[in-house]
Amino acid sequence: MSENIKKIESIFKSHLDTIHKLSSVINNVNEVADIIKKTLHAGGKVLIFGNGGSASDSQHIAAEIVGRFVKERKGLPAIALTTDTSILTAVGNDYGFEHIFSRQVEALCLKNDVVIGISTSGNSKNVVKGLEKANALGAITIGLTGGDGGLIKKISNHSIVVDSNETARIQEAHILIGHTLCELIDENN
Ligand SMILES: O=C(CO)[C@@H](O)[C@H](O)[C@H](O)[C@H](O)COP(=O)(O)O
Ligand SMILES: [Zn+2]
Repeated sequence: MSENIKKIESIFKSHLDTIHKLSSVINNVNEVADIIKKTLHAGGKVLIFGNGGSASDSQHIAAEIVGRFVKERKGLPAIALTTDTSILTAVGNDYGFEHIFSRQVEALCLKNDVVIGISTSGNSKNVVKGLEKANALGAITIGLTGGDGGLIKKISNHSIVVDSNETARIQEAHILIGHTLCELIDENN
């Protein structure tokens, strides 16, 4: 067997192992889905953010809430705080990169909103600060993390921690969790 084939098998196996371990977070996913559904029913919105692949995940999940996942339903309010390059560069340039999400939370978050921070390490400063600002404003905070959950697990009202230390595997589990949340949100709207 070539080295590449072995490598591919090992990556696939590590992905499947990570996905299997998600059985330990089923209750957390259910709880978070309920919180998001209640928030949307009550007229609140979802704010969501992260860096790199987690920025993409934020946009992907927001798109599915505003558009639709599978079921035909009305559009629901969700904003990824990772998309406006004018805001990201102005706030990053004037205040510092660690403030790019917290400033937008300050500007957009109401106390009946849900704020989701995605970070595989659980420790990215800009995500931590965004969630801290949301806590200060009285919103419900949710951390979607990996490893030991990091600081984000400690400061969030609710968290879902993927049991892996590999960034890519954690991200793959995050988007499965994101899709699961979207399917549950679809059902009740
Ligand atoms: O997509 C990947 C790796 O798969 C990268 O872009 C990754 O998201 C970036 O390195 C992030 O800055 C990592 O941040 P975090 O997940 O620790 O918060
Ligand atoms: Zn990636």
